[in-house]
Amino acid sequence: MSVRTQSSEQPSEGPHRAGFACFVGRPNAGKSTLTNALVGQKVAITANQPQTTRHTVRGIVHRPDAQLILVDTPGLHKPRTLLGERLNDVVRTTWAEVDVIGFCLPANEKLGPGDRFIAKELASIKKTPKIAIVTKTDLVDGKTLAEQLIAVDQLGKELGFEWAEIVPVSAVGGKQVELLADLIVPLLPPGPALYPDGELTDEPEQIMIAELIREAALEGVRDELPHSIAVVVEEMLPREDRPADKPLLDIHAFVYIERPSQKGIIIGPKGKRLKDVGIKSRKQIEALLGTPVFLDLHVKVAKDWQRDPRQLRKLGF
Ligand SMILES: Nc1nc2c(ncn2[C@@H]2O[C@H](COP(=O)(O)OP(=O)(O)OP(=O)(O)O)[C@@H](O)[C@H]2O)c(=O)[nH]1
Repeated sequence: MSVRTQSSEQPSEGPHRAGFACFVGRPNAGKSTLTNALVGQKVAITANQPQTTRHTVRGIVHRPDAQLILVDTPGLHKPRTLLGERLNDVVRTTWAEVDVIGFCLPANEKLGPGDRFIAKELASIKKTPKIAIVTKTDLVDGKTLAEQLIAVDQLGKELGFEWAEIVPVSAVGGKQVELLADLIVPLLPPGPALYPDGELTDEPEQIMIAELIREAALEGVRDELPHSIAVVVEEMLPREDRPADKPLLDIHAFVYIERPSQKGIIIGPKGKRLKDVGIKSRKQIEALLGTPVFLDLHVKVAKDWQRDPRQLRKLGF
């Protein structure tokens, strides 16, 4: 496999292209590993500057001929709660807005109900090209792989659509990863790079998290504090020294109120209310991100923030 580096200046044919792709698939399908392999570096959650996209950027593939922005969606799941339904709506919106969807299916596991559930949803997104990516090919022999490729092709046919491509890859073995990028790029619209070299952001995720906290903080006190609460996520960092199978994400957020007198309402007797707000929003954030979270909430007074343009900008309005 030829190795392309960020600085390699290869002459390119056709227009420069730039666009968005997302990888979907059930848990453990190999989405993160593939993203890391494509981007060529370990992608960590970073607190960064606001960006124009509403989606969570997982990684950016910079090439001389194209910029491929890999965005993330919360996992699609059988909705049991209103939040679950809302999250599924977020997923569908993302699917309809990206330029390419990559559906990851592990080569070493037979197609199951989880895959079918996602594929059915994919079938309803007519316009976006869908690439089937059969992952972890290093774990199976040729016969098993061939059977899986046929099964995947069949799955599309059953649901009434054709895959734009069916690509077997091994992210761990570094097989066909670059080919995958080569196949995605022509499906992106022509245009200049959308992000500076090396840029990563998780801002949209932070906005969603802030919104979940604000909703929980407003519950029951809307009459007393109708528009006085703003929430800012200051930092999101994976806790260091955690075993790989027990990650923990530290989230530090500020709940801003306008006047010191409102502090008591938010915090409640002996801090109980704020604690409940933390527990409630943490559960929702964990559902959103699919990872355990330690949520640290602080209440701060930003005097008359609604009338102060500087404060408003800081608070994301
Ligand atoms: N052998 C092999 N293992 C792989 C490959 N890609 C991923 N894996 C392994 O499969 C497991 C799941 O991979 P992830 O990339 O975390 O899968 P994911 O789809 O992002 O999982 P979720 O975050 O749960 O949705 C990990 O243990 C990976 O090391 C591959 O190409 N070959």
